[in-house]
Amino acid sequence: MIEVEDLTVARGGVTVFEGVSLTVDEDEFVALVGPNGAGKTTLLQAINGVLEPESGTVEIDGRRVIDCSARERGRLVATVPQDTHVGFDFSVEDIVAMGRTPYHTRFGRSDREADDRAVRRALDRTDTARFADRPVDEVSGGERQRVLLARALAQDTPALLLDEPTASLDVNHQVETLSLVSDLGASGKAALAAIHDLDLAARFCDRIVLLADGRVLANGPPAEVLDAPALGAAFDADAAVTTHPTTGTPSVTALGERRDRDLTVHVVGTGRTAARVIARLHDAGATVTAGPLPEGDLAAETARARDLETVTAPAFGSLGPAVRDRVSTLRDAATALVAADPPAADGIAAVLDARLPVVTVDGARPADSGSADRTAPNRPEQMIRVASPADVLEAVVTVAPERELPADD
Ligand SMILES: Nc1ncnc2c1ncn2[C@@H]1O[C@H](COP(=O)(O)OP(=O)(O)OP(=O)(O)O)[C@@H](O)[C@H]1O
Repeated sequence: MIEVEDLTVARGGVTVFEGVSLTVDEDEFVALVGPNGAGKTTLLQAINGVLEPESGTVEIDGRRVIDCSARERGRLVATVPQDTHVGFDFSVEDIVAMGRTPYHTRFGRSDREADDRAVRRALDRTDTARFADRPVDEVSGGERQRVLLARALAQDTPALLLDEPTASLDVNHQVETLSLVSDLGASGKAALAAIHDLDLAARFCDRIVLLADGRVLANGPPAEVLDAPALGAAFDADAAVTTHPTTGTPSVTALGERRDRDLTVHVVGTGRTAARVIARLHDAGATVTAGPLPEGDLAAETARARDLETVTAPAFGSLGPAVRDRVSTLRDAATALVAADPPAADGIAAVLDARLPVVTVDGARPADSGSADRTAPNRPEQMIRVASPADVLEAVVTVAPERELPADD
């Protein structure tokens, strides 16, 4: 178990982080995420005893790391560094065998068989046995990264630290490496990895610790930590968090910095078209509200991922008065409506009677909704139909160029 308590570390006289506390249990794989320069590498180096903290403590299995000899530390914690440059011309197998050094006495190897077993097993588990005899400086960067993981596994420690363990790996080996570390976690190691890829962190780690602004901003299960506002605060950029359709774990898309526009748009609709409309308008800087959206629909998920104000309702059935009221409130604050493949006449009528400028996208035709007389916008030029969500922003700006609410009659 790794226990970090109230840790403050400085580099070059500048405090990198302050008062950081976290634990990694012996059966856990925890991801350390955060923007460049947040101090992830620094924290890992303070945990493995390379850096001495200004204050606070690090214990592994109840032992204060800073008080341990190098050999004792080598039996407690193994590290896979970010920089995979090895610097000497040993074979892959020799490098992996170096992981056994903490178990050797000054008189040599005490248990040759245990060493050989550990090295062989580490080579096999990391898929590096195939090139065990090759000089380490003649294997690729990704292969070398796995060799260093093998060396760390051969070290056979209760704690494993990894600094960007998948940075040079192809997609297949990224997944294999993180599955392996996750299995190691499950089999009794405390594993902590600095990971930039948030999707991979969410998929393989039990918990995510978000380090930013010199402190721990969030610490919890991936679905809790990876929410759009927290990521926005940590990374200084807008992010959309959705559920990955294949893995079912949170998936993060960075949207870059948004330029806010003086444009408030209410979207009603379903499916892919409405989802793309919502994403397009929000990502272009408009304030977007939406609803009624069918629960579980892609459009609802897209809006939720962007932390937008929405009203959802069961996919089938008519809208209750509470839903209608909430939709009306959102709609009344908007300068334009966008109807994108609306679900039913009932749904679209609830919003279109606002007499706001309307943009319809794709198959959405309010005139076909059966209540055209009641829903027709007050001026024909305030209604535009476009074929693709890609054109929705331009259309909205055309029908509602100014931020002014049309008069209610
Ligand atoms: N050897 C050093 N001497 C002085 N300052 C350093 C040193 N190494 C790193 N720093 C500074 O410490 C801070 C934290 O760096 P660190 O490498 O720990 O961040 P990180 O979160 O791992 O970043 P990245 O995601 O870019 O790898 C940065 O401001 C960095 O410039």
